[in-house]
Amino acid sequence: MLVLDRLEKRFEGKQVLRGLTLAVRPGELFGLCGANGSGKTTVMRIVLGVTTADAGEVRWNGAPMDAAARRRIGYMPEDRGLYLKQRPLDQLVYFAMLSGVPQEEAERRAREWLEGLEVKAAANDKLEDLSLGNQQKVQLIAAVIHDPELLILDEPFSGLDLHAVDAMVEVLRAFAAGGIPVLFSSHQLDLVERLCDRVAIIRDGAQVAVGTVAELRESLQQEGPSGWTLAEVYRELSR
Ligand SMILES: Nc1ncnc2c1ncn2[C@@H]1O[C@H](COP(=O)(O)OP(=O)(O)OP(=O)(O)O)[C@@H](O)[C@H]1O
Repeated sequence: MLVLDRLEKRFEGKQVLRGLTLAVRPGELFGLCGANGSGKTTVMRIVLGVTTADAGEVRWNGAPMDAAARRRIGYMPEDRGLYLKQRPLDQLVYFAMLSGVPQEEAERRAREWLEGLEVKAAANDKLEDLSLGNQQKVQLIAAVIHDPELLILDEPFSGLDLHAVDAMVEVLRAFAAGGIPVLFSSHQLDLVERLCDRVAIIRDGAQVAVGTVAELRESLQQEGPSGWTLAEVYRELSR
């Protein structure tokens, strides 16, 4: 289980996280929702160890998150991070090997993933020659090729068509079904509602609400919200 315990973060005098606390359980698809600048990426970067919290703690399976545990995380950053000028296969093999997968196995996995996700690319295509959807699939493969124990994805669905969204959803569901906690952020609340077991809504770096979509609806304690979509609940809760 991933636990974020009372995280605080300040950038240049500006308080970005204010005691943010949440837990992502094994096998759970957990959606992080919040307006631009509410702190979602900062939370992920703290879990990854890219930036440090001023206070609070990240725990993984009961112990403080350390470098060894971080190597077992699969991360898809918002700015993606693969090289546009290189061939997808080469990059995937490279990333897998960085995480300790032997070369032959890395090549086998990379080919299998590319085929499985139907990434259409000619042998010498660079990443930039692929459609946006196919590029994003390659980014996803880079995050999962080392068989992570925890998956963290920053806006994995942005810019994707329905077909690519479905492919992405299928992969995330398969990891969750295997007991992996999956934490992702998204502004696409219809997708979050369709996909997530639980959702956290954050505003100004603090948690406003957490639970299943049904629980969030109930928390409004108003007449008639039973048919509300997550988008409607979100609007109400983040006022
Ligand atoms: N390295 C940094 N230096 C200074 N300020 C930063 C830094 N990283 C983030 N911030 C600020 O922290 C706040 C939260 O940013 P963050 O990227 O975590 O939000 P977000 O919820 O992921 O937003 P978005 O939905 O736009 O991706 C913003 O005001 C941002 O400008």
